[in-house]
Amino acid sequence: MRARRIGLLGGSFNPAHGGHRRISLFAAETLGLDEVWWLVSPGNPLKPRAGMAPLAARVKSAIRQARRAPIRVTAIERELGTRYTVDTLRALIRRYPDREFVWLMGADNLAQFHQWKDWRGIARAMPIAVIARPGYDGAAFASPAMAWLRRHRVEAAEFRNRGDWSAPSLVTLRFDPDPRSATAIRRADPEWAGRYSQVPPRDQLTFRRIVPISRGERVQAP
Ligand SMILES: Nc1ncnc2c1ncn2[C@@H]1O[C@H](COP(=O)(O)OP(=O)(O)OP(=O)(O)O)[C@@H](O)[C@H]1O
Ligand SMILES: O=C(O)c1ccc[n+]([C@@H]2O[C@H](COP(=O)([O-])O)[C@@H](O)[C@H]2O)c1
Repeated sequence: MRARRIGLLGGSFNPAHGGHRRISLFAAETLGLDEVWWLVSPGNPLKPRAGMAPLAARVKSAIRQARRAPIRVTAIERELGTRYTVDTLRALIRRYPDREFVWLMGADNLAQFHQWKDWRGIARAMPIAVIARPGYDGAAFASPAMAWLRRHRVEAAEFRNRGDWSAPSLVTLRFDPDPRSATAIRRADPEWAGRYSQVPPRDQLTFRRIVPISRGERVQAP
């Protein structure tokens, strides 16, 4: 039987928005994923702490955006004590040896991927799929990381049909661009995080059960 295939979308989710949901569903369909896990980051090492809402509010916004979709929301980096993606991915591979993972990110992140800790180590740990994002595709394709990654490019259809996923592999996913961003939401609604201090009980329950999700798959998606 084929291993379950999981897409990992790490992010600040400050807050989560419909763009996250759409790119996740698109990647799941195009790459034949069983699930997408959203890794809500305790703190992106390259982003300032100022303006970053508390982790609980960001997780709750993610749970809301992920509802009724094959998306699991987790704050597993808090549990693992990892801050850098390379460390998180190695820990996940150790913890879930029976899964196959692909790292998902928008083109804005590929443009600055060469600034991440041991980015080649990330690319060797698992395949990467990059989703087009309005305004960033030019910079992503001209980026230092792309200069190294392009020799490992694989068409999405070929990648999907491969029996085993090997790394490094890079899949670039084009679809009609989604202009939504957390920056735009924060600008329009600076108080968004305050509303999540009064979330309905069901969401609070789900939030408390996030650690079990990451520990042992005992919890259904919200
Ligand atoms: N509209 C989008 N199109 C493609 N990728 C996206 C889009 N929105 C977010 N992403 C990707 O989702 C991941 C998490 O994004 P993040 O939580 O930082 O949201 P964001 O909208 O980029 O936030 P901000 O505007 O605060 O930088 C990143 O890999 C990012 O590139
Ligand atoms: O490991 C790094 O050096 C690194 C540097 C920048 C960003 N990241 C990760 O990239 C993901 C996307 O972050 P963000 O803030 O753009 O949503 C998130 O999981 C971050 O932890 C990781």
